[in-house]
Amino acid sequence: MLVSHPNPQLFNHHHTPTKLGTLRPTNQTRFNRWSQRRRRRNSTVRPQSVLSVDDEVLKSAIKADRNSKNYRYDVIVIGSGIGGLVAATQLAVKGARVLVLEKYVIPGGSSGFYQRDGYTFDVGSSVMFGFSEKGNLNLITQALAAVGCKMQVIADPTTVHFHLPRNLSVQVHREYSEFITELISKFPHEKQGILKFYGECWKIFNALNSLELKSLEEPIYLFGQFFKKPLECLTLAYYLPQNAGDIARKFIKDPELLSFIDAECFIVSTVNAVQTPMINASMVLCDRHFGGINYPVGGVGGIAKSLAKGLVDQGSEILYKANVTNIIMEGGKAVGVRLSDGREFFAKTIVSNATRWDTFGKLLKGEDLPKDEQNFQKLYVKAPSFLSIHMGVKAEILPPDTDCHHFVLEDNWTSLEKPYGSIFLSIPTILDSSLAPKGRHILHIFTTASMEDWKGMSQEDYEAKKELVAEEIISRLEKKLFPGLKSSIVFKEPGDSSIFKPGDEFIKPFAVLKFSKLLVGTPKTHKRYLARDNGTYGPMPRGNLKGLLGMPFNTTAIDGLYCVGDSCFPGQGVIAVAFSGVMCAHRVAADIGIEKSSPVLDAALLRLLGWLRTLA
Ligand SMILES: NC(=O)c1ccc[n+]([C@@H]2O[C@H](COP(=O)([O-])OP(=O)(O)OC[C@H]3O[C@@H](n4cnc5c(N)ncnc54)[C@H](O)[C@@H]3O)[C@@H](O)[C@H]2O)c1
Ligand SMILES: CC(C)=CCC/C(C)=C/C=C/C(C)=C/C=C/C(C)=C/C=C/C=C(C)/C=C/C=C(C)/C=C/C=C(\C)CCC=C(C)C
Repeated sequence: MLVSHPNPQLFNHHHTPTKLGTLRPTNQTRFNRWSQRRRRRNSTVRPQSVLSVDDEVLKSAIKADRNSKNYRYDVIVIGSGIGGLVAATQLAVKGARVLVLEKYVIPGGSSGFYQRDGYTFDVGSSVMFGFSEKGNLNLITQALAAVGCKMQVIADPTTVHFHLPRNLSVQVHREYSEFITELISKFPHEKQGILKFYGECWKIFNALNSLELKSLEEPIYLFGQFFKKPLECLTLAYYLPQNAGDIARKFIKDPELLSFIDAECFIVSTVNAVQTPMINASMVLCDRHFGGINYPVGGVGGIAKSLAKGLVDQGSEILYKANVTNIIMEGGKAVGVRLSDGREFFAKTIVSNATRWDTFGKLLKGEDLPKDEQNFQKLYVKAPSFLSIHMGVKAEILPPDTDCHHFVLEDNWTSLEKPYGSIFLSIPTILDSSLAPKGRHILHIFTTASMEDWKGMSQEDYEAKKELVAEEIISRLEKKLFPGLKSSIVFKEPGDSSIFKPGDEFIKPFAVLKFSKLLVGTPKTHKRYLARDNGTYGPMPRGNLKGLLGMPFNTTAIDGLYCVGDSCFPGQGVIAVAFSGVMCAHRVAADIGIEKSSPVLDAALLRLLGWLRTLA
């Protein structure tokens, strides 16, 4: 039932968040100021009758407002990573009023960017799946198109060039036949095994690619898909609890080839093939050939910028420098959020793009950890964080035809999953030279590293260690790939912070002001500036789980609270979190009544999925 406000004038104008995070004074501001005053007062015991008449009127107006569900926003999204932005834009397009609250000064989280001295650096991944014009799995293209955006992309001819022990070198060509021919030429005795394993991946990919992708937690859609595409759905259901390494072992015996498949999986899941869900492996091992890897002109950061703009164009809002510290609960339901500066916002539903560890460990204060989350934490651990180095080099150091992305594991397969064991290298300027000054290339180097290794040090020791570790990693690349690399580094820090422009403060931690040529980020940096517990790259299975069976979807045990991002099905990866955004938006839209839903079927499906997770 809609209840009108007892004093409508109080609610005629609202807070209008601006992109810079400042607020024009509005009714919501008054509301927030009032609730701050109320909290201050409530800290001392105060009889009800002491409230002024004005307070009483405002209080009952707010109560009526909440009861009437007449919130200014349908959905608040905490965080503007790709997961959060996709959920937000999809909801906005469906007609929901959305407010995204982002801690930093730009959108994107780990898919953000920063600019310095003529260079544009991607904070995280430069390998973009799901960015083609083909099929149903081009979720990045679709997410942008939903809000009327299209980005120009550059086709990457090689997804990754592997440099592996015993000088095994494999280029993953865009053309599937070229890649398979190259792999078979390295392992001719395993020709049949190779064809069967990758063939199995294609079976799954084709099934995935034939579905319309929406929330697997929404029964009308899910049963509809089973009805329309029974074979494809049964194929996916069959592979849901399986891992890539087990399937590879059915067809392949050569230990070196199995290790290669471990490396193929490790670069997208941070674990070996035996722990990588077969559906996820199939998605990435095939999409790189189906739609191909495509790099957005101007850098990966453009994706988040476009989505944020698209969101605002749809009439929704995004507020930067908005650090959510609490999810506000009322009567067991998530109804709003509080920021570190005391501002409060309320909505029908709250979606958290913070990790599940951060959401339940930090934002939901004083709540017991729900059983489902205990189960998630029992099944999944935080993957390590990473150490990243951004630098500019003279272009001539790279041999002609150098590939854009490299994975280096020099001597020993057993180092694959160890901290600093392997090195990822992206050179996005191979594809888009506009990202660096003329005659220069960007090298973005990263390797796994854990928080334990960087904690409890003095600032001086911390800086010295950064320098030492970066130096070692660059030496390894110099030895393996680019002789003379060190002397070709040209990116120079001016040595003081005067170069930071207003709004650039988020990049400071990436700088090592004493280290003159590199920007180094450690797990501490990633924890602090990506707001991810221990700077984690995402969840990874604690042991050998049954494929994707244990991965939670978007709903949570808390009424009105949803999660989105890499600690939700299907896990790590920009395309994976985009899918989680699509699923989340669909489930939320059904729950707030802007998409079809059936409460009876909902309850049954959610119970079934909860039970399936316990089998993982
Ligand atoms: N090296 C790589 O290749 C690479 C690097 C980074 C990320 N990625 C991919 O991106 C995925 C992560 O995407 P995602 O969408 O799940 O998350 P994300 O970590 O990219 O974004 C989360 C956003 O939420 C914001 N946030 C968190 N807590 C907040 C709070 N309390 N208040 C306000 N804002 C808050 C953060 O500032 C961040 O912008 C990773 O799994 C990974 O696969 C790849
Ligand atoms: C019972 C039930 C529920 C059901 C039944 C059945 C069905 C229907 C099912 C369905 C399913 C589905 C739909 C699923 C889906 C899935 C998906 C989409 C997935 C996806 C995934 C993705 C991924 C995982 C991705 C990832 C990626 C990544 C991570 C990337 C990364 C990158 C990097 C790191 C880079 C590298 C670099 C260098 C080398 C330099």
